[in-house]
Amino acid sequence: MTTTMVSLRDVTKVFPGKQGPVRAVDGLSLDIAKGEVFGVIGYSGAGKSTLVRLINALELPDSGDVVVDGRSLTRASERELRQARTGIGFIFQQFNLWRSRTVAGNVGYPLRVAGWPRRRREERVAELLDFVGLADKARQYPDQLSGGQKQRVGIARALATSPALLLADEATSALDPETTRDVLDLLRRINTELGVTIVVITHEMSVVSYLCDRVAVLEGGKVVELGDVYDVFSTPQRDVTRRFIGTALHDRPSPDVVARLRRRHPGRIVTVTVRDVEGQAPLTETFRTHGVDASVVYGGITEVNSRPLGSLTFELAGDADRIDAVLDDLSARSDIQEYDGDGRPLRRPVASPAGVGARQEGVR
Ligand SMILES: Nc1ncnc2c1ncn2[C@@H]1O[C@H](COP(=O)(O)OP(=O)(O)OP(=O)(O)O)[C@@H](O)[C@H]1O
Repeated sequence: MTTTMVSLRDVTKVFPGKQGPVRAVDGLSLDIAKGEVFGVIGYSGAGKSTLVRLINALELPDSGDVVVDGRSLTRASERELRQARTGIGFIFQQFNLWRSRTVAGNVGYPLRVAGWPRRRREERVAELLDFVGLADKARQYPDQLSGGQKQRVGIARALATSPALLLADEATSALDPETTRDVLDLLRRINTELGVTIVVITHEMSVVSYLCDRVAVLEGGKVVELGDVYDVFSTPQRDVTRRFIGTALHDRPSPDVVARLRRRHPGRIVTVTVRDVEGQAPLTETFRTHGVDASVVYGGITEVNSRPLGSLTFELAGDADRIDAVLDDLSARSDIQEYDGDGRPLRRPVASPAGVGARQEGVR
């Protein structure tokens, strides 16, 4: 039995565009293991939706191979493709529910198509609505539900035929943050309790941080970074990944903010990256050990895969030699950035922080 749920090998998909052919997916190779929650993150036009449509065989590649649960989709007959699609659940940003059908009617629809008898269908629908917390809404219509409830109906419908793989394409992008959290918790339960492999397509780093085990960063139809979510976000190698982190964290002071900090704080100003590295002394303890006074003047820390990540900006006061010593100490394990009297970044000799370059997984 294969342990790989989705395998893409050198897959290319080209569309005709106004300015010539567009390589929506460009020589992409990727393996998604059974049982994992895998995130695909990228800006608009990166090729995320095309990738999803290749995985559920709504598009066929121009070259390369797509294998889902051991079955090659590129060499399959139309009948085999239909069969493969029933093993894949799909949830959408706009829910795609039938307004004229009740909640139960929406959830039971795939079972009706699959020819389930009415009694079994009703039992299964009741079980699914119970699982997603909507047992009391069976007879309501989608228009009577909130966005989060609609997405739960969409999820129950996607799970109806017990797929081994669930594709969630921007499934929370239309929801507010609190509802997003509820839907992500439900997806997590689907993964842990039902053992369903989940592929989450999103442009929101927070969704990946909260839910996914591994992430691929897509740009120009290619995977430009790939690995454990914490590793990718804590030691980003590419600009596009750094931009995602910046949009989610807002932890690093902009030049304007540094200039304001400079005016307010006479001491030396330094930004220190916060990473979860085992066995490392807390920052405050390091400052204390060196006899340096440090006050936080800016910063932000979030959780990525339940581990802290972010940066803090300190004003440091005390003896100059001691401050230099603590910065040397810190630069061996973190990224640090000091600013000059006008608030411009100062260059320091670059040390190799712990964890940087330690990522094993290659990007093809
Ligand atoms: N059916 C199509 N015909 C022509 N061009 C297409 C088609 N589908 C996608 N493209 C082009 O391929 C590229 C990748 O599109 P895709 O929709 O996969 O990106 P995306 O990352 O999902 O973007 P978004 O987040 O905006 O949906 C874009 O340049 C897009 O214009």
